[in-house]
Amino acid sequence: MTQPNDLPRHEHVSWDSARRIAHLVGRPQPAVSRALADAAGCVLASPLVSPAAVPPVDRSAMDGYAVRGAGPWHVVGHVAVNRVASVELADGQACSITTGAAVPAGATSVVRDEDIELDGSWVRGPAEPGKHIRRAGEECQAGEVVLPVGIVVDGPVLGLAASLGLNRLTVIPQPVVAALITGDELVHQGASGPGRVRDAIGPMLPELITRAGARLGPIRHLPDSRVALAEALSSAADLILVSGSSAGGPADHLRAVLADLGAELVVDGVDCRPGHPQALARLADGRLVIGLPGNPFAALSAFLTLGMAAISRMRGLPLQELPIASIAGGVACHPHSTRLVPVRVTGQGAVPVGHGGSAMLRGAAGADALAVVDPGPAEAIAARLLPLGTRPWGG
Ligand SMILES: Nc1nc2c(c(=O)[nH]1)N[C@H]1C(S)=C(S)[C@@H](COP(=O)(O)OP(=O)(O)OC[C@H]3O[C@@H](n4cnc5c(N)ncnc54)[C@H](O)[C@@H]3O)O[C@H]1N2
Ligand code: MOO
Repeated sequence: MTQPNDLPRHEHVSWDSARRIAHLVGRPQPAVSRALADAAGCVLASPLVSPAAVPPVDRSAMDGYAVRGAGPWHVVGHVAVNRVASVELADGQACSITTGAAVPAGATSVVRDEDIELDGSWVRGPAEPGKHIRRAGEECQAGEVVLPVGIVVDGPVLGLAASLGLNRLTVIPQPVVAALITGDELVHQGASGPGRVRDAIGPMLPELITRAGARLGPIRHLPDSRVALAEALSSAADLILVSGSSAGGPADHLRAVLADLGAELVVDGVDCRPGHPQALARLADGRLVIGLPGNPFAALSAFLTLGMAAISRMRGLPLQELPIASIAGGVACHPHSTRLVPVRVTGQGAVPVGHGGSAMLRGAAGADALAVVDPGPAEAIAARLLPLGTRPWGG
């Protein structure tokens, strides 16, 4: 088998090393300029700098009256949010005004409608200098950095960018992640039976890939064929996940194909349960390949280990730090492997939910997180948590 050329090959590394190596090997995409509508999920590659003061003028924070001085005030006009006041207020004058409208020159405060007493064209009410006026530049000044590099562009970031007057952002684009699901035994409709196994990994991966912040490439189903796998690895994707070909059985061609292609096998097995046959390789053109074990929970564990770490780096993000929680009742350690154990996160700590065998997804599907149980001689009473799914913890 071809050995890696410029990278050391890591055989059966620890779970933590595997994540760190995958994060190191991922290459952030080159920064690009994107229209706001196409930038969600990307990561800021330049700080977000406001080109102008926001708000650009003093604005009313309430529907009411812009007034000058102490009341009563004579109402001399109206200013709506889509209009510019033509009057300048003199002492004792007011203008009715809507929320967000530019306050007329000379105004010293705004009095809310509900605090106003109306008397023909006169109004009176409690005026406090500066009250209910959003000052020009109170959110930011022209040229001010409002967000640093490395922020994920989400809804609020896009809204903020628009409110600063920006049309485009400089971002690291999302990597494209594709998947090849291998296995002659796999079927895609109906139940498993003798000689047939319902594909659980193909349906699982798209949501995991998009939640990891990558763009979903094609998910293809392949027979257990060395030629088909070699051909399919030419897919246009930054990272290709290959399931069901990671062990050393007669139908497991991934390592042989990677060797044929002159790929660098960077991680060759990880000391974790489940998911120990997972692998990470770099193709000659820099694209990454991750071998996900065929057992579905093992595939999920591998995606959350090597896959998440590589995708984070490709997006320009740091390796996620994992929170620590106590484990209700403790959980048995494996003597030399990290265990990944499905848990619900409750007020009493993380509670193992069972059904965490490598071929079953029942535990993970009902869990909030996987407890990362470090190897040891006895029981762990605390563990780091790898978040799973979108359910809020403690819900
Ligand atoms: N002699 C050894 N045999 C195995 C070892 C080992 O170390 N020595 N490791 C076992 C472990 S652990 C795992 S995990 C699997 C990994 O095998 P592969 O990645 O090569 O996958 P397969 O052998 O094709 O499949 C394993 C198992 O998973 C089922 N499978 C595969 N793909 C899917 C899918 N898309 N959806 C649902 N189920 C799937 C497949 O039918 C097999 O039952 O190797 C062990 N063996
Ligand atoms: O480690 Mo396998 O990956 O347990 O099922």
